Amino acid sequence: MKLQLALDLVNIDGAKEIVSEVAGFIDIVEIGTPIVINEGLHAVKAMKEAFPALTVLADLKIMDAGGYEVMKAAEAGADIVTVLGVSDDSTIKGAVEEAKKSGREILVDLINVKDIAARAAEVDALGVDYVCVHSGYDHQAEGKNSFADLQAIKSVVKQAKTAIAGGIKLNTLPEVIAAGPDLVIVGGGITGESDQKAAAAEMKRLVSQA
Ligand SMILES: O=C(CO)[C@H](O)[C@H](O)COP(=O)(O)O
Repeated sequence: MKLQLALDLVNIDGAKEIVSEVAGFIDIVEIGTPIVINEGLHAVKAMKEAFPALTVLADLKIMDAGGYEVMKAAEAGADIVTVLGVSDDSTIKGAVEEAKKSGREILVDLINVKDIAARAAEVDALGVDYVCVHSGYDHQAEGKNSFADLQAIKSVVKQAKTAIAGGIKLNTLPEVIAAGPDLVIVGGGITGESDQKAAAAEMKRLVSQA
């Protein structure tokens, strides 16, 4: 089981500062959607240049023009790019095709998908690398999480790795781990802690045992 740090509410320098503290405890660093909106794909490039050994995920949440947008993210140095599960199959196919050309990976984010199990099975069959259940900030504000969704997709996803994101904290991590995802994505559960290094280290310890 791997740990991904999601960086959302910082600029490029802030992102690099956090990663320099916790790089030893994470497998993947995510340049979150808000950073890409504020700073563009330069943020992905800057992170990859600063930490070439780390796997960098660009959370573009692609909804259209999958091939083109994955190509631009790959040019910036992204190893993994996100595409929305609510997008058309042709968008996901285009993204997968483009990613394969340069050895990159596609994570499909099922945020706001209504029939989670059905869509998970469909995108799995399209050859994506990760299928991710996700309660975004707006759902988290309503007290929702994706723990049940993770269990729902685990039985239908056959070839891709499974992932979960959205409001995961140290106290909820054991419940997440018990559901057996391949990848746990944590943002505020690390960045919002006063001792980010200690939080990342403890999370890494727990996911590594699974
Ligand atoms: O993609 C996101 C929001 O759309 C976040 O990166 C994801 O939810 C992880 O962050 P957190 O653990 O703070 O919820």
